[in-house]
Amino acid sequence: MNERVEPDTLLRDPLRDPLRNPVPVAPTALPPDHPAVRTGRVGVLLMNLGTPEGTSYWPMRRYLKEFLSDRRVIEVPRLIWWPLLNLIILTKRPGPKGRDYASIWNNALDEGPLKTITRGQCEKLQAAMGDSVVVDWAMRYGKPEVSLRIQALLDQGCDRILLVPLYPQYAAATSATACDQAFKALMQMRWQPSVRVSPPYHDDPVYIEAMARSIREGLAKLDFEPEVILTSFHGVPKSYLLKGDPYHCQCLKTGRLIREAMGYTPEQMRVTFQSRFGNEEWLKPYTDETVQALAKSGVKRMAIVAPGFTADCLETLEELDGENRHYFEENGGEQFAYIPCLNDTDLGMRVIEHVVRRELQGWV
Ligand SMILES: C=CC1=C(C)c2cc3[nH]c(cc4nc(cc5[nH]c(cc1n2)c(C)c5CCC(=O)O)C(CCC(=O)O)=C4C)c(C)c3C=C
Ligand SMILES: [Fe+2]
Ligand SMILES: [Fe+2]
Repeated sequence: MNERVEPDTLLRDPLRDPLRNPVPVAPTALPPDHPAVRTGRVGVLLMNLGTPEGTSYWPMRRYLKEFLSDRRVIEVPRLIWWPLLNLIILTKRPGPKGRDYASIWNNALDEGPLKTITRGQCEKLQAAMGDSVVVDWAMRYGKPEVSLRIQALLDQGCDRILLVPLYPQYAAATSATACDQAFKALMQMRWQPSVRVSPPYHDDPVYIEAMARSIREGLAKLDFEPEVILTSFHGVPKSYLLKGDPYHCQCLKTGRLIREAMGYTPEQMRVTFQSRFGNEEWLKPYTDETVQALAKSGVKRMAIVAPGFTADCLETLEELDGENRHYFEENGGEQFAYIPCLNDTDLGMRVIEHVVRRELQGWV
């Protein structure tokens, strides 16, 4: 039986449920202090990593403290990590990293690009989905907080919520920690919504095709043809792979599928891992070392693309397009291109909408 009954009526007065009580019954009076009941809608929460509230010392410190205190991100025992973080990293890192953020900051809105782009993705997804769902967005670290945006969805009557970690490849340090944050909020609730989590989409043909088209379009705008293209993914410590995190394998698969879709050899298009942090070994090959080695070996023209990032951010705009361009050029490279992320372009929105519509089946 698919007939929909106005849920508000059911909740306020079960005796009026026409399915259970076809004969009209006198409505039961509601107690005057009966709380408002809002229900019957579906919410979609896009979740990304987060970005500092500003580029000066204190906002940077607050952001780094929240990020680097997450046990899903840093698995070093607390007794060792606490003094390292509080006495060294949080004193030394906010200054230089704040300057890096300042170089990519969206000054018009006074926010990091990750925020601007994620908001754009939310607005465009809402427009594409129409009134069938309420779309919102949140950040795992900083603002807007996951718990507050879940509450906002509940306040609008969403009793079913699809959580969408905006990471094509699953990692405990990204997708899982975003979901932890949502589940932590649910733990406080008397009346929890029903929740679904969208899975990684690292090998989804719609995503692979969007990446391949975006790279082709990016290359078409260049006045040179790269000899090598790197698909660079954010790294994680190698120990996370050894403990069973599927991230490494999902990145390699994405890289291979994009390469095959584009018809390149493994020499022409290679997977590398960037953004190493600390002294531990991370996933290899490292992007920065590869860029330097390519330049030193005589490669003159190269391009980099970052398929693991749904939005451009510090790690792409400053690290790939800035730092790595510099490494290439100072080691003899001549022409370097950074191809932007899918962001909220039509191609990018096609991927997000595809994932969301698929995961909402049966709900809308
Ligand atoms: C130290 C451990 C870190 C792990 C593990 C890690 C994994 C990881 N991160 C992303 C995506 C992003 N990371 C970003 C910035 C960033 N990452 C770390 C550390 C780890 N990341 C730090 C300390 C920072 C802040 C900048 C810095 O101090 O270096 C960003 C950019 C955010 C922005 O505001 O622009 C993204 C995005 C992924 C996908 C990932 C593992 C799969
Ligand atoms: Fe990171
Ligand atoms: Fe692997």
